[in-house]
Amino acid sequence: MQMDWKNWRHVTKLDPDKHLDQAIVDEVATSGTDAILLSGTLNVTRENLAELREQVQGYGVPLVVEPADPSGAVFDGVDMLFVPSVLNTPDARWVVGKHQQWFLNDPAIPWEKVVPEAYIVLNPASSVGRVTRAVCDLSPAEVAAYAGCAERYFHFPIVYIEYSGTYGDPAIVRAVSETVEDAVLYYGGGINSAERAAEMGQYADTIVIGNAVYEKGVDTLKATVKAVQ
Ligand SMILES: CC(C)=CCC/C(C)=C/CC/C(C)=C/CC/C(C)=C/COP(=O)(O)OP(=O)(O)O
Ligand SMILES: O=P(O)(O)OC[C@@H](O)CO
Ligand SMILES: [Mg+2]
Repeated sequence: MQMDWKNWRHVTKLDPDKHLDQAIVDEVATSGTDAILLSGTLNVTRENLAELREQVQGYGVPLVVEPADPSGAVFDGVDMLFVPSVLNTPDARWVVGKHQQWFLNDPAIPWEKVVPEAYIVLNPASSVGRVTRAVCDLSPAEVAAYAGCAERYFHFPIVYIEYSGTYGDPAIVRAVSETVEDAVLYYGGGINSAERAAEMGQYADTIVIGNAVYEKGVDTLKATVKAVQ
């Protein structure tokens, strides 16, 4: 079942490897965010993913799992799966290798629930940057070329500019927004204020807030929702 995910402006990314009290989860789920992404690079297990899913269920907010590995491709209790392919990595495992293994080993993937994401990872210090050894020192034009290729050649429905853990260069996100037409442009990384949400929300169709929920709290999250809704 694919809901109207293409119209989401604000998505909150919760890490199964980090705990939130139910009272906080309740405020996140009722913050006005358009969807909750259950996602992390390190230490995501079936148990902590199930625990987080239990916490966020029942609010009527769309739930999406974003796996870092085929073992994390768990559909039960969620609406959709957003699956990354990292384009700016020298290691083909993160582009298509893991995906081929997933297809090989899982005979019943509900493809109608799967949305592929063309990830361009631009923070070498993030877990995803380290794990994928992404090539991050790229000019706006070089990043935009990955994005244009993702849309025009590979036909990815989402292009995701990923600065996870640090605030990115608006000039790069603007260059990508001027290149991408039909794919939905996601931006995530270091958004911890209404100002930053508004700035990247000028260029990205959808902004993703993760660390700020844990580091600055739900009032900040709500300010980022108001800035783009
Ligand atoms: C084929 C299937 C089903 C899965 C593989 C999917 C791939 C190739 C994932 C590679 C990119 C990746 C590891 C994504 C995980 C989600 C993500 C980008 C998490 C970002 O959070 P962190 O990088 O952990 O942030 P911190 O550095 O703050 O922990
Ligand atoms: O945690 P932050 O820096 O908000 O980044 C959000 C998301 O892009 C991480 O995958
Ligand atoms: Mg992490």
